Formats: sequence, C-alpha cells, structure tokens
Amino acid sequence: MLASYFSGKIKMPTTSALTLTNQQLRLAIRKQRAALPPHEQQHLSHKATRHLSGRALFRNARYIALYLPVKGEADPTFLRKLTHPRQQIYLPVLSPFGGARLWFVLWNEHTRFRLNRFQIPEPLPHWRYSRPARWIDLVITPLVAVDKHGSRLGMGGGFYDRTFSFKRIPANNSRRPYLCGFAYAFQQVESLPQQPWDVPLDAVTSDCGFFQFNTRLY
Ligand SMILES: Nc1nc2c(c(=O)[nH]1)N(C=O)[C@@H](CNc1ccc(C(=O)N[C@@H](CCC(=O)O)C(=O)O)cc1)CN2
Ligand SMILES: Nc1ncnc2c1ncn2[C@@H]1O[C@H](COP(=O)(O)OP(=O)(O)OP(=O)(O)O)[C@@H](O)[C@H]1O
Repeated sequence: MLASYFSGKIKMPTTSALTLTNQQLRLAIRKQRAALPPHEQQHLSHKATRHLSGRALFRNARYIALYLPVKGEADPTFLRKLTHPRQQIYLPVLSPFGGARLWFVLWNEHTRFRLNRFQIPEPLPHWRYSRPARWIDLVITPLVAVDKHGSRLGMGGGFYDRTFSFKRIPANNSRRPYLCGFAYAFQQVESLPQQPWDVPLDAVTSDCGFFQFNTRLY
C-alpha cells in the first residue's frame, strides 16, 4: 500500500507518502499495524530481529536500548534473549522532569514497571539504574514510518528527536548512540517531509532486511 520497501532495491510506492500529511500517514500505518494478527506480528518481528542480531553493531554494543511494543508495534524484545552477559538492556522512560525527553533505565530481572501516561509499561525511574542517552551504544527506536534517507516519523511527541538532538550538532562528533529503527517492511516509505528538528536514523531493520543510511552528519 504505502510502502516502498527500500531495503536492497528500491521499488516505487503505489502511493507516495508525500501526498499524505504526516498525520494521515500516521493514522494509515498505525491502523495497518494494529490490524496484524498477533502471530504475524511475532513472525515479522522475529525476521526483523534476525536481520540485526548477527551484525557487529549489535554484538559489539554494550549498552542497548529497546522498547516495549504497544498497539501492534514491531516487537524488538527477542533481542534481549540474544544478548550475552556483558550486554545491558535499557528501556525508555518519560523524563519525570518533563521536557518531553526520554531517560533510559536498566531492564533486568529485578526491574519493576508502571504504566506511563500513554499506557506504555516503563521501568520505575531511578537515577542509579539510569544511563544518559549519549552513553547508550545502540538505540532500537520505535517508529511509525521511515523513508529511504533515514527520516523517521514517530508517534508525534517528539521524544526521540528531543532526546537525541545532540547528534545533529557536528561539533559533538557523536557517532553514539547508533540509532536503528525497528519496523515492519510496510512502514518503509519512499519519502517523508523533513523537519528541522528531525534526527535521522543510522539504519532500520525490518522483516525485509537491514538497511544502513548514508546520513552521517559528523
Ligand atoms: N512502545 C513505544 N514506547 C515509546 C514510544 C513509542 O513510540 N513506542 N515513544 C516514542 O516517542 C515514547 C512515547 N511516545 C508517545 C507519544 C505519543 C503517543 C500517543 O499519541 N499515544 C496515544 C494518544 C495520546 C494519549 O493516550 O494521551 C495514541 O496511541 O493514540 C504515545 C507514545 C517512549 N516510549
Ligand atoms: N529538538 C527539539 N526541540 C524542540 N522541539 C522539538 C524538538 N524535536 C521535536 N520537537 C517538537 O516535537 C513535536 C513533535 O515532533 P514530531 O512530529 O517529529 O515527533 P515524532 O518524531 O513523530 O515523535 P516521537 O519521537 O515521540 O516518536 C513537534 O511539534 C516539534 O516542534
């Protein structure tokens, strides 16, 4: 439908994302995502996981942020089972100080959860188990749509863009963290309108493969 499955070879989409507003595109893809039967969500998410888990960028990352999927989002949590003991998994938590920024809090067998204001489970924030965004090696980001340049459309809160805005400053010379979108192939669209605050993804993994963007600003 909307997708241009750009991994590997680029196919033209039947509907250009540019003909829809961001809000219309969000609604259309969210509907398609929520309509996937659970076994299909799991099957496609497994495939997306396999396209990433063997790569050095995953195996060499010590601090990895995942997210807990809601409403049919692709599920990256299988990656947790594929980590080795020296790797640590973090989850996003809405900053208790506001500002629409994310904290990253350790997820282990002792982690206690609560629902945030979007009804998404998140670890109870504790400074001892939090890690600053710039000290995470690999962030698996949720997304609604991504285009072939790595522009990401999210749920519309601007959380990831605000949290990783430091990556847009060339003087930071910050390759870290590596931002990898996690999605279904139908979320990959030809083109999204770019906003000045957008922080491009470094890569995306989906059921149709792993795709690295040439978006190095630094
Ligand atoms: N699984 C998951 N966790 C995540 C994100 C995400 O996209 N997916 N986020 C990515 O930034 C952050 C939360 N951002 C969000 C931004 C807006 C809405 C939202 O609009 N939700 C409702 C409507 C609003 C409401 O309930 O008050 C909706 O689903 O329609 C949800 C999450 C952090 N954690
Ligand atoms: N670095 C920033 N500084 C200030 N405002 C920002 C910044 N990044 C995003 N915003 C604001 O956040 C709002 C939502 O942005 P956008 O629609 O790009 O969110 P999104 O990427 O879809 O959401 P999310 O990252 O939460 O999944 C915009 O109105 C924008 O003004």
